[in-house]
Amino acid sequence: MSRHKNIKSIIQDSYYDDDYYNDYGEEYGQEVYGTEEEIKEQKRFDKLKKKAKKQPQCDEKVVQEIVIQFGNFFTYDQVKQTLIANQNDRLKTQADLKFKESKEFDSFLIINLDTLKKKNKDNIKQVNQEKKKKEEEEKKMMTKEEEEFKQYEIQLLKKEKSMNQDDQIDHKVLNQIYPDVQYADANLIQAIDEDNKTINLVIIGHVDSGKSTLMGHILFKLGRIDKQHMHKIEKISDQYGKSSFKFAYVLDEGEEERRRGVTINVGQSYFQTEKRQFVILDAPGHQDYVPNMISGASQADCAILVVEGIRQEFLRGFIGGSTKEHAILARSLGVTQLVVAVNKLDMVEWSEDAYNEIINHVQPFLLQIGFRQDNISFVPISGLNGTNLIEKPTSLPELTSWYTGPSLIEYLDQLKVPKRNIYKPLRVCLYDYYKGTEGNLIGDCVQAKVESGIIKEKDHLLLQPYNIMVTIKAIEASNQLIKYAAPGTLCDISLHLPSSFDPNYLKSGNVICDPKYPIHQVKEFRCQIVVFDIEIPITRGQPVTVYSFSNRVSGRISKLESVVNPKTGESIKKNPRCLMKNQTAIVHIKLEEKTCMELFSNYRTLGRATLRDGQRTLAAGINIELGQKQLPL
Ligand SMILES: Nc1nc2c(ncn2[C@@H]2O[C@H](COP(=O)(O)OP(=O)(O)OP(=O)(O)O)[C@@H](O)[C@H]2O)c(=O)[nH]1
Repeated sequence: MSRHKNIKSIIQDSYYDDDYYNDYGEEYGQEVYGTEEEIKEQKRFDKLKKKAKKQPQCDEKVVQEIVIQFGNFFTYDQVKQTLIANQNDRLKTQADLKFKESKEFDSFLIINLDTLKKKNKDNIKQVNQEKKKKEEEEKKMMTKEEEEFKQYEIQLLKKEKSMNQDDQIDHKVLNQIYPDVQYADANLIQAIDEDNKTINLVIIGHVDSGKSTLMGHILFKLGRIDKQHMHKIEKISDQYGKSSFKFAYVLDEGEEERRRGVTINVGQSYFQTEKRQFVILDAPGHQDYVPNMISGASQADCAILVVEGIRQEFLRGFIGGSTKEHAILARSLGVTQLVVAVNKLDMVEWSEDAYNEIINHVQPFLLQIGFRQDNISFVPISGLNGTNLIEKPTSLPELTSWYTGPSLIEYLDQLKVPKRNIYKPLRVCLYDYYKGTEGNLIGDCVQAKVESGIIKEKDHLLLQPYNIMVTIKAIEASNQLIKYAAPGTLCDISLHLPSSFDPNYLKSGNVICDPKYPIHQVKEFRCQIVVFDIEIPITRGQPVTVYSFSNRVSGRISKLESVVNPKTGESIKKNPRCLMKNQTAIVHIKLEEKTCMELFSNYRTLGRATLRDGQRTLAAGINIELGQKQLPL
C-alpha cells in the first residue's frame, strides 16, 4: 500500500487488508479520485508531510478514542470531526492556533497514521473474533433448540397416545370412578362406535376469501340444493346487485348478510360423501365477528382454511388480516386437522408459482402454531367456478399440467374422525335458545353439541348453572328426528322445563349434564396460556372476555403466577410484572359470574379458554385448576 495518496484513501486503505466491508455490509472506500485530482492531492500530501515532521505527535488517548468511537470502520471526515470535538489539552492549544482549519491538521493525521492503523487492525481482529464466537454460539443455540423441540414433540406424541388410550377406557373401569353413570347399553355403544363417521367442519379464513361461495357451491354440486332453489337464490342475489354472491347466499341467509355480502352468523349445513358425514359451520371472516367465528370453531373437529390465490389479496389476509388469527384460534380451540383451500386461482390463470408461493408462506406458519405436517393438506380450487371441488378437472391444462393431487372433497374424505367421549359423564353444551313453532321440535328448543356421554329422548337431566332438572322431549340432527345423540353430534333439542323457570335465561354456555356428576361452576380458574402476537403486554388486572366452548363471559386476569418454559412446563419466572407476546404463562382469571367449566385433563374439548380484549385475541390456553375440588380423571 502506497503512502503517496491523499489522506482519505490512506485512512481507507488501512482496512483493505483485513475487512473490506463494515458491519452493515457497506463498502468502506467509496471515494474515487480522478487522476488530475489525485496528482494535486499527492503534491499537497508531500508538502504536508514535510511540515508534519515539525508537528506534535498525536496523543495516544486521542487515537484510542477514535478507535473506540468508530470501531473497525471510520472515514476521514469522522476522524477529523472527533479530533476537533476532542477536549484534549494539546488539541485545545492547537485549536487556539486555529489548528483545526489549518493544513497542518491533515499532517497531524498522517504522522499518527501508523498508530491508528495498528490500533485499527487489532480492533478488526478483535471484532472478527467476537463475531465468529457469536456465530458459533448462535449455531449451538439453534441446534439445542431444535433438539429441545424434537424432545417436546416426542413428549406430546406420548401424551396424545396416553390420552387416546384414555378415550378407549373400558367402561367397567369408568363405572368404578363414576359408579352411578347411566351408560347406554353395550349394543347401543357398539352401534355408536361403528357409526362414528361424522365430522364437524368449520370453514375459516379472511373476509371475502370465498368461504361461503365455496361451501354453497359444494352443497349445490352434491345435490343438497335443488336447481329450483338455486334458481330462486340466484334471482335474489341479482336483486341485491350481487350476482357473484349467488353460492354464498346458500349459507348467508340473513337479510343483512345478503345486503352487505358479508357472513355474520355461523351458517350451518351438512352433506354426505362416500365415507363421511359432514356438518359444516361457515364462520364469518370479518374482524368484527371473531366471537361468532370462535363459537363455530369451538364446535368443530377439523377446518378448511380458505386463502386467496391472488398474491396481494393473499398477503392482505395473511399479514394484516384474519388468516393467521383464525388458524391460531382454530388450533387453540382443539382443531388438529386442516385443509388449506387456495381459492380464486382462476383469477391468476391457475399459476403454479402463485400456488407454491402461498404454500411457502402458510405451511411454516401452521407448523409453528402447532399443526402437524401430516395433518395439513393444500388444494388449488376455484369456489366460484366449482373447479377441483368434487371431481378433478379433465379439460383444464393450466391446472392439470402441474396439479394431479386429490380434489377438495377427496381430501375431506381422508380426514380422521376424532375419538369421542362416550364413556364420560354427560355434557351437552348449549349454543342458542329459540321457540320452535313448526316442524319436529315445538316449544322451548336449544341448539347444542353433545361433548360426552349419550343423550336420549325422555332423559331427566340437570341444567347448569341454574341447577334445575329438565326433560328431553325430542332430538333432531341434520333435519331428522333421532332417539339419541352421541358425542360430537350437533343437534337441536326440545325441552320440558319447570314452570317456574323463565326460558329466556337459556343461553350459550349453559350445559345439560348428568345430575350425579354435574359440570363445575366457577368464578375463578387457573389457566396455562400462550400469549398471541400482541403489541401491549398483559398486566395484572387486564380485563378479558373468556371464551370456553360455548361460554362467553367477562372477567379479568387477577394474577400473573409465572412465566413457564413452553416445552417443559417448568417455571422460568415467578410473579412476572407483565406478559409479552409469544410467552407461555400461568395466570389466574376471575369471572364476573358463575360459569360452567371443565379441566383440560378431564375434557380436552371443554377445558380450553380463549382470552380476548375488545377487538384483539390476547391469548389461548388450557384450564389447569378450577375454583373447587376436582373430580377424578
Ligand atoms: N373469481 C373468483 N371469485 C370468487 C371465488 N370465490 C369467491 N369469489 C368471490 O369473492 C367474493 C366473496 O365471496 P364470499 O364467499 O362471500 O366470501 P367469504 O369468505 O364467505 O366472506 P365473509 O364470510 O364475509 O368473510 C364474492 O364476490 C365471490 O363471488 C373464486 O374462486 N373465483
